Amino acid sequence: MLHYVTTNPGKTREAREYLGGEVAQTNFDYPEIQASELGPIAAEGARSAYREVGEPVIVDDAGLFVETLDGFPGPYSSYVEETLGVERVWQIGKAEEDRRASFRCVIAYCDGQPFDASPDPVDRADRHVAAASDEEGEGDDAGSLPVKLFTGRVQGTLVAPRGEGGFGYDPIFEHDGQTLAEMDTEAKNAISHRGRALAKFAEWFAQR
Ligand SMILES: O=P(O)(O)OP(=O)(O)OP(=O)(O)OC[C@H]1O[C@@H](n2cnc3c(O)ncnc32)[C@H](O)[C@@H]1O
Repeated sequence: MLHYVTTNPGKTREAREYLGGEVAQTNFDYPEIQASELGPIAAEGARSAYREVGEPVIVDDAGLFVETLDGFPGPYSSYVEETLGVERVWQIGKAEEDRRASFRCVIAYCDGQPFDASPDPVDRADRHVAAASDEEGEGDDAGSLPVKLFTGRVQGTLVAPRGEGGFGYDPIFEHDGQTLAEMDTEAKNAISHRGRALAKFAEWFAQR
């Protein structure tokens, strides 16, 4: 069984569209390392989750990156949502003329086994992220568990909160005239950071 290890039911709802009944939500709050990139956070999370669960796991680290604020809140999105809250992040963004932002997601898979090298260009891009995480000291030691990373990103604009769907920062992030909170799960997945990362993961996982 594949476990989506997360405390966030919104993430599993989105993952089910790609992985159906193949995925269980496993509610384990793995320790999140502090890093300036999502890749190493997701990779280390997947290793901790695999050690805990003992079966194949995916973990997903995501965040909102506001361009003119140098990517704030980025990897600190969860902390900032809990402390400032989404409405105040909008107030900060509102003061800026340039309100471009992106959502990014990195899915990390670990089943305790090493991965075959693959010539697929998507995989090459992901390996680059994995290598970057290793350079930062997240996985080069002899005993570290291999992790495979899948990335996704969507560009948009910060707007005043609208919509009841989705979760987290969805109400203040607009893509193509709609906030992600105004989209249903299928429509959000079709364009979202997580949808893109999940599509890459699901394709690779089905071929294993
Ligand atoms: O770590 P887990 O347990 O998976 O759950 P989490 O909600 O803390 O997950 P993240 O650390 O990946 O999330 C970082 C923050 O970004 C927000 N976030 C993540 N994905 C999002 C999405 O698709 N739309 C809106 N906000 C999102 C989320 O609400 C958090 O505040």
